[in-house]
Amino acid sequence: MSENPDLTNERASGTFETNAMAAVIYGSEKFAQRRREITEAISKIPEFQDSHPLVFMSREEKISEACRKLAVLSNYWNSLIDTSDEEEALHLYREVLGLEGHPLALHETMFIPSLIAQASDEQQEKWLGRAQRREIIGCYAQTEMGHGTNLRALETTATFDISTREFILNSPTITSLKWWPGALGKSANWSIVIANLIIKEHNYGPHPFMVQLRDEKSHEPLPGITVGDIGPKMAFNGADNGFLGFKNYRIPRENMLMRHSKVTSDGSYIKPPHAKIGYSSMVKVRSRMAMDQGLFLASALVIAVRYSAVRRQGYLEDKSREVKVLDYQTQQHRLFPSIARAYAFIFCGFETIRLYDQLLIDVQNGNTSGMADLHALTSGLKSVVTYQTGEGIEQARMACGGHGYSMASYISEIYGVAIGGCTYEGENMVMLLQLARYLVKSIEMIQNGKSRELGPMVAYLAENESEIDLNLGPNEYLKVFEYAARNQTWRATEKFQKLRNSGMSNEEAWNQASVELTRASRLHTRLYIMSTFINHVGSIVDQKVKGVLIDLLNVHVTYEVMDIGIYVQGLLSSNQMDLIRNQLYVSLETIRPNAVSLVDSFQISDMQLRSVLGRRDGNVYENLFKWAKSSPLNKTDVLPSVTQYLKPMMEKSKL
Ligand SMILES: CCCCCCC/C=C/C(=O)SCCNC(=O)CCNC(=O)[C@H](O)C(C)(C)COP(=O)(O)OP(=O)(O)OC[C@H]1O[C@@H](n2cnc3c(N)ncnc32)[C@H](O)[C@@H]1OP(=O)(O)O
Ligand SMILES: Cc1cc2nc3c(=O)[nH]c(=O)nc-3n(C[C@H](O)[C@H](O)[C@H](O)COP(=O)(O)OP(=O)(O)OC[C@H]3O[C@@H](n4cnc5c(N)ncnc54)[C@H](O)[C@@H]3O)c2cc1C
Repeated sequence: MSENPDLTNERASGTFETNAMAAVIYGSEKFAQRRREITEAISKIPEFQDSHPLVFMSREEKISEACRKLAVLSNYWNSLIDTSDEEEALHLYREVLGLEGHPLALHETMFIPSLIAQASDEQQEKWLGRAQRREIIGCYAQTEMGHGTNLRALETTATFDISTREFILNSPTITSLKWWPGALGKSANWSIVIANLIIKEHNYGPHPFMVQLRDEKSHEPLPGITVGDIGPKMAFNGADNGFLGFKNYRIPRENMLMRHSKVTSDGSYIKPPHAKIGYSSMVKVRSRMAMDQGLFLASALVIAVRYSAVRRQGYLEDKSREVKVLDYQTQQHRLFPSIARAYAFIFCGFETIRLYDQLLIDVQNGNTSGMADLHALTSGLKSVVTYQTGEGIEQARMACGGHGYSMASYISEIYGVAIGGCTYEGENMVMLLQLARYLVKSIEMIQNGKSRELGPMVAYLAENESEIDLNLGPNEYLKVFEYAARNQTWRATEKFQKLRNSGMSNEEAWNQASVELTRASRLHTRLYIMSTFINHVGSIVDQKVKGVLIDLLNVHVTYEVMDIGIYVQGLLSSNQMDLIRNQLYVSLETIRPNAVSLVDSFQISDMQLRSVLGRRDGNVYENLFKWAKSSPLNKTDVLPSVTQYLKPMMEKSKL
């Protein structure tokens, strides 16, 4: 079937090459090209197609379907991708497995990275190759039923038995059961388990251990291990998140991951070079989250923007034909700032992935000085990005009207998976407060005359307010944001200090200032996102692409400043606010002809999108009907439940 002419016209009105834009989005022409090649190669392998739409499947069917595809995938790894390239591998996973989870999700994102960051060279020799060849399937078991946030209260113990040189793992209470780890329930046969290290009755706190859970031949749980699936979730039901308990389960001393902390055979403990080095697997995932969430948001926007260009409803001036809903200003205001955010998140994502890779090298060389900075940055970023992604996806759903609520849009599944990110890898409020600790410390440095020692990301906290030029451009908007973040960070810190100085305990003063502190963290993070966006656009060479991204940047900066209006009342007059508001409306109009091309540039295939509304060819209505007809409920005209219950009920009513 040919392309819907409404989409053809939209694509013709684009002022740039989508391949050139994809090269900017994905960091290089080479990677953008590789993505296309991988997608093309996959489309020619019929076994990678869903056997029927995932949305009509039960959980068991979804998990089985994911396993079937993983088995097929194992025949193609080396021919489809450069297996040493993490981004290629993740693209392959997204294309083939989609976003509902699968048994290798944690293997790639946490199990292997934990081995790389935490295992000694000898341990890597023993396990890393096996993991990378997928001879074993691993997961990351940290969270317990009773504690996820407060790691110091985890209850699982690993007690060193000097006589046998083994650790004995135990789950002493119900609340100490590991609860939530992805792929633990039914798939993984090994796990990195975080347990309190106990030597001679001294608790050294949480440490990582390599633990075999299931027999490698029979896949049965090993004696001393209780393991299973935690049941259905809001989304992500292709994954078997699990529970795990230990009863006097023994592992060799060599199974404690010992790149940094060590226990010698006589039971001596050797401290790591940094107290939080064991938390690196979480920092790794957090450093990927701006990218991953940017892609979730992008997926929802591809669907909503394409659909809005083929959906016609109501009239503007021309009464002879209904208008595309994308032409309504409200629809543009709903969608375009999110397009800008998706671009901004992906740009930030590449930056934080690079920072993590650098930190990993530094730490392996004994330099842990960058850990606090990256922890603070990624804590704030994961929180802001997941929240705004959730908001943006929900707006995209509403922008699709009634059909957005149907699973045919697939937006609800994207939403359900994406907002899991507000919780996993540290609940958002908690992580905002981690960043706040760093911001408060920065203010204290300024108060103590140490402004010069501030890192580049917080140097603005020591600057004085400047007047804002009425001729507002991106760099002036950045100053507006700096003003807001600086002001809020000072106010929140001063509130905390005042409470503490009044005699309150440190903890209570912190608690009573915490809402203000989280506000400071959000503003600081949004400032970082904006500044990364501005710098990125500044570095683009292709002038057509750059021109459009400047337009998109204008949408971003004006929308963001309007959104934080309450924090800049002391800086901007109401005239200036009106000016910015009007600039935003002009920017929406400017970006309108490029809207479809901007979302096309994410180059997310129909196979990955799984959305009837978001089809690249725009042939929505005929496929919506086809999709509904394929619903299992439509296999028969009269359901057994009608025969069994409704008919007798109606018959009875007739008497
Ligand atoms: C596409 C779908 C894929 C789905 C995949 C989903 C996978 C999900 C996996 C998971 O969720 S795994 C489990 C993740 N769990 C968490 O993230 C737990 C969150 N909690 C924590 O990270 C910590 O407990 C805490 C909140 C950071 C607090 O830790 P702790 O009590 O030990 O420390 P504090 O006293 O609060 O702080 C002390 C000090 O340490 C600094 N710090 C904390 N973490 C780090 C770190 N990672 N790196 C460097 N420094 C760190 C912290 O800033 C404090 O510094 P000072 O202020 O004292 O200088
Ligand atoms: C989809 C998904 C996948 C997951 N995968 C894994 C996995 O593979 N491995 C794994 O180990 N775990 C996993 N988890 C668990 C996840 O990491 C935890 O649920 C998460 O860290 C939050 O911890 P919690 O559940 O204890 O929340 P809680 O800490 O109980 O949060 C409840 C509320 O208390 C508030 N709160 C808690 N502490 C504070 C504080 N100090 N200050 C202010 N407010 C506070 C929170 O803000 C929140 O509002 C997964 C979770 C999900 C949803």
